[in-house]
Amino acid sequence: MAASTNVTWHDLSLTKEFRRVQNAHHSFVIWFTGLSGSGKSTVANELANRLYKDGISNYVLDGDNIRHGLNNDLGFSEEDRKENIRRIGEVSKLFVDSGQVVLTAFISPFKEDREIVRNLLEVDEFIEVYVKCPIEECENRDPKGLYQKARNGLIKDFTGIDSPYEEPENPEFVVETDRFSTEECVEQLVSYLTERNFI
Ligand SMILES: Nc1ncnc2c1ncn2[C@@H]1O[C@H](COP(=O)(O)OS(=O)(=O)O)[C@@H](OP(=O)(O)O)[C@H]1O
Ligand SMILES: Nc1ncnc2c1ncn2[C@@H]1O[C@H](COP(=O)(O)OP(=O)(O)O)[C@@H](O)[C@H]1O
Repeated sequence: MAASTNVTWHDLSLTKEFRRVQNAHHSFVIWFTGLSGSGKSTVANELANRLYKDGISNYVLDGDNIRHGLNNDLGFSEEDRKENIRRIGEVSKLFVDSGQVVLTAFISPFKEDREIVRNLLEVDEFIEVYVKCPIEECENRDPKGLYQKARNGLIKDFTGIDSPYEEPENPEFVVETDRFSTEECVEQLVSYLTERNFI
């Protein structure tokens, strides 16, 4: 039996529209996707700081952190990654409902799972950002030494080595972290968000 059987949805009188008016800004998800070491966390954190300074209420959901708590029961099989992204999609939707901007930094390697999250949200609530960086450069950076471990057979199912990464086909935005500095990537994103009246 599905968990939702015999459960009734309650509409809340304090809607996200009221919260957006109070916050004086739109609420939406900036969904960063890319290989390990591509720069998702770095760019998301810098953008969060920038939005905060501009008075925009926001929160970063980061793969490593979420896997310490909410998702500490999940590993890196295809099934677990799918469940990881499903839960984060739902959590992101709650943040949007609360009137905040949420920045997510998950590898989210599968197109289908990213599309599921996109479809959970309204069209003006989901911005997919492909953090593009060649795997050679990610491996060269190897900020956590994980590529080295994967090459030595100490980690299996590592994205880009022995687990796939499906590149976004039509992301709303691409940042190329091997060509531009973190600051430049953040400026490019701020321009995108401003031009389209997200902020
Ligand atoms: N097998 C394997 N493959 C990829 N990544 C691994 C793996 N094992 C551990 N790690 C560390 O976990 C971080 C990725 O977690 P995510 O929740 O973003 O992954 S996923 O979206 O469910 O694919 C990832 O963080 P980032 O480097 O920030 O991407 C790694 O630090
Ligand atoms: N333009 C850039 N944007 C983001 N990170 C960059 C950039 N150039 C170099 N880096 C470096 O690349 C690494 C990216 O690591 P991280 O942000 O943890 O990636 P991810 O979250 O995708 O695993 C960091 O050491 C960061 O300093």
